[in-house]
Amino acid sequence: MSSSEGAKRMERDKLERGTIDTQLAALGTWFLEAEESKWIVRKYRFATFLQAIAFVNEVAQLSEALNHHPMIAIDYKMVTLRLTSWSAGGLTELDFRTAAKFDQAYAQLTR
Ligand SMILES: C[C@H](O)[C@H](O)[C@H]1CNC2=NC(N)=NC(=O)C2=N1
Repeated sequence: MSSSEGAKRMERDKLERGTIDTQLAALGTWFLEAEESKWIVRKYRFATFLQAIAFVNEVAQLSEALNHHPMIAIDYKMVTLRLTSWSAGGLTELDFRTAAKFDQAYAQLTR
């Protein structure tokens, strides 16, 4: 197995609660949805509805590129994203890498 295949497998391994808490602290923007440690969630606020929709389109592109897809709720000018790895039955490194990408996209669209 190549080292990149090895890294991919690890990235999709289910994380322990301690690692999840460390990753959440590193992001500083996402929260555990419930105590089961299965979903992380973030609400993004925008100045306009169309800005929110532009963000959702960017999230769609990033998700396809990463082959990792969030649950998306659009509530007028607020977008809620939820991430988990259903294949692993919990949260993985990939969820946190994806969350960081979404945060970057938000920072770019709102700066
Ligand atoms: C076959 C394909 O790789 C899987 O269905 C992918 C697609 N996108 C995904 N997205 C998320 N969030 N979790 C997954 O487990 C997942 N699995």
